[in-house]
Amino acid sequence: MCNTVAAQAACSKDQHITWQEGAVRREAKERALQQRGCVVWFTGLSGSGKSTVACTLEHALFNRGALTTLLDGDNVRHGLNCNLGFCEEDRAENIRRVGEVTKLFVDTGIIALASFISPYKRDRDRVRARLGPRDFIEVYLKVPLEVCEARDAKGLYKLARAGKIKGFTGIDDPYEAPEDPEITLEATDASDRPVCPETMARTILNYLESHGYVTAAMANNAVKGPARAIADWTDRKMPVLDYSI
Ligand SMILES: Nc1ncnc2c1ncn2[C@@H]1O[C@H](COP(=O)(O)OS(=O)(=O)O)[C@@H](OP(=O)(O)O)[C@H]1O
Ligand SMILES: Nc1ncnc2c1ncn2[C@@H]1O[C@H](COP(=O)(O)OP(=O)(O)O)[C@@H](O)[C@H]1O
Repeated sequence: MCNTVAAQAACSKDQHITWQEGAVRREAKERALQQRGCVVWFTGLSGSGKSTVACTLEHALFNRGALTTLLDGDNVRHGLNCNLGFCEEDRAENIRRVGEVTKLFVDTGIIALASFISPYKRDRDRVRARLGPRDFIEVYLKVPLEVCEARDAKGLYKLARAGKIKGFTGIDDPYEAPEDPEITLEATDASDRPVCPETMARTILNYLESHGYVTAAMANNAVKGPARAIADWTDRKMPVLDYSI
């Protein structure tokens, strides 16, 4: 709280701030990285597979030489968003901040994978609007509550059913499914066979390749992206590089 007039003035949102342009444009960074920055936004119930598929996809992208970052609800809530809970307002602020962070990565040409329940359509759409249509790829893990609850990897559904967690998504808190996501992933295919996380990640990878975010050439190592090159150095246990100029 700002108690003095001077402190209130300093805290005022009506500040005289000016946008500062950088000297290296996003396009130049993307050319150097041989990829196009974007956010792949995973939404779905707890236990729907968001983290698993995001991790699998990141691994696959890294092996192709793409530079990525992975933001996960549980992890981000340990740091940046440790002051937020799960009421509607806090979830909105959680998604707003993560949206801003992903924008910073995307403006650096990086492929950001964001794995958040993000249960409210309005919050997701706000991030989409902030990033722009080509930079925001919504991936809906359309997995029924019964399946997520049967998995109950963290035992949270059991606690929620027992009333020990209040406001748990899908139990006594809403989840608003996306109406027109770029990609929908379901737990079973048309023949009712289970779909594994690798197949789901492959579906997203195909989308990223066919829409020009990463090149298919990366896949057969015809082109080595900077990230793969860095991995090669690490694999060869190169000495620490001296970056001084
Ligand atoms: N009340 C309640 N509702 C839903 N989830 C809960 C809750 N309390 C704790 N958790 C754990 O927090 C993880 C979800 O965090 P998110 O940041 O993704 O949530 S949100 O997008 O702000 O709704 C979620 O992780 P995932 O299971 O990976 O989805 C849970 O482990
Ligand atoms: N496609 C899948 N098929 C079967 N089990 C899966 C699949 N994806 C994830 N799982 C399993 O479901 C559980 C929850 O996955 P997780 O990625 O933690 O979900 P979320 O991040 O949405 O909470 C884990 O035990 C995981 O191994």
